[in-house]
Amino acid sequence: MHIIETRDLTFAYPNRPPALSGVNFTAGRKERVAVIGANGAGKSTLFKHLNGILTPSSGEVLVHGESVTKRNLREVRKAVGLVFQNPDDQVFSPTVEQDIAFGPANLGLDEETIAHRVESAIQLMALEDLRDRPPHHLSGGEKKRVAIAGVLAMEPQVLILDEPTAGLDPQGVADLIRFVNTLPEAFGMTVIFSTHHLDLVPELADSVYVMDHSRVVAHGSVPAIFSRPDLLEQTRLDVPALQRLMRDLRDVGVPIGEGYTYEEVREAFTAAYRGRA
Ligand SMILES: Nc1ncnc2c1ncn2[C@@H]1O[C@H](COP(=O)(O)OP(=O)(O)OP(=O)(O)O)[C@@H](O)[C@H]1O
Repeated sequence: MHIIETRDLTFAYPNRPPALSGVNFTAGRKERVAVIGANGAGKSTLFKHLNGILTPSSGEVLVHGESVTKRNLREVRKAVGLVFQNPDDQVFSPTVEQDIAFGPANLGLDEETIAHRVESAIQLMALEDLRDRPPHHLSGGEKKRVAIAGVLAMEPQVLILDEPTAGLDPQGVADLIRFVNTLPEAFGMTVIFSTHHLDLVPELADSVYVMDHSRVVAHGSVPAIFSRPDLLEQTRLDVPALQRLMRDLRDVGVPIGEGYTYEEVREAFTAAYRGRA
């Protein structure tokens, strides 16, 4: 059984054409799933359905095989945590520490458990120095880390990150990649994220959904999706620079093998160089 699934999910905002049309989406336990697509493709709208913020016009969302309804919304929100694209929509308490405690307190946990979870989240997101600061006075990247910590403190089984690297500096991006990649093994978490930085996808995902104009137009492994530059270009997405370089070199006869993550590409280049020497 998939931990989260949508079946024929269709949704339109009032007086607007559909933002989601017949979307079938699944994610398994501990899976890392990327959702990519140009501006307005429907990624955020899909994410808001996965934890019941939006209700489908038709079709359904299932969590642990159970259809999401008003009745089980509380359980769904506990299982599926969503970090919004804009952290200003998510951070509002007087201090960072109180902000992170808000979610676990809402789950009705006891004081000791809340304090423990807040402490863990502060450490995981390296927020020790910011804990007493008002979140609305933090930089965009700092706010993003607070928003992620607040959702982590709820210990969801599924963590959804809408554009997690937007606004982060290069070190912040590298830290986030390392951190997110520990979540499936360390906490059994499923991670679903969207990004416009396609070079991050191989580093962070097992499978990829491509959305275009409210629809899922492709779904597959990183190699299956990234070996289709026509698909990426048609959907107004950029083929990552490393993939373009490998393709161009192959076109002129350089025998370079497959590779998607930075490490894989480095190995492919090294092997090609050794083969030549
Ligand atoms: N609150 C809203 N009211 C009306 N229309 C909306 C609302 N939010 C989004 N839309 C529309 O729904 C469609 C899908 O938007 P959505 O935010 O899901 O796209 P996205 O893929 O997340 O885009 P981006 O990459 O820009 O974040 C767009 O046409 C958008 O204009």
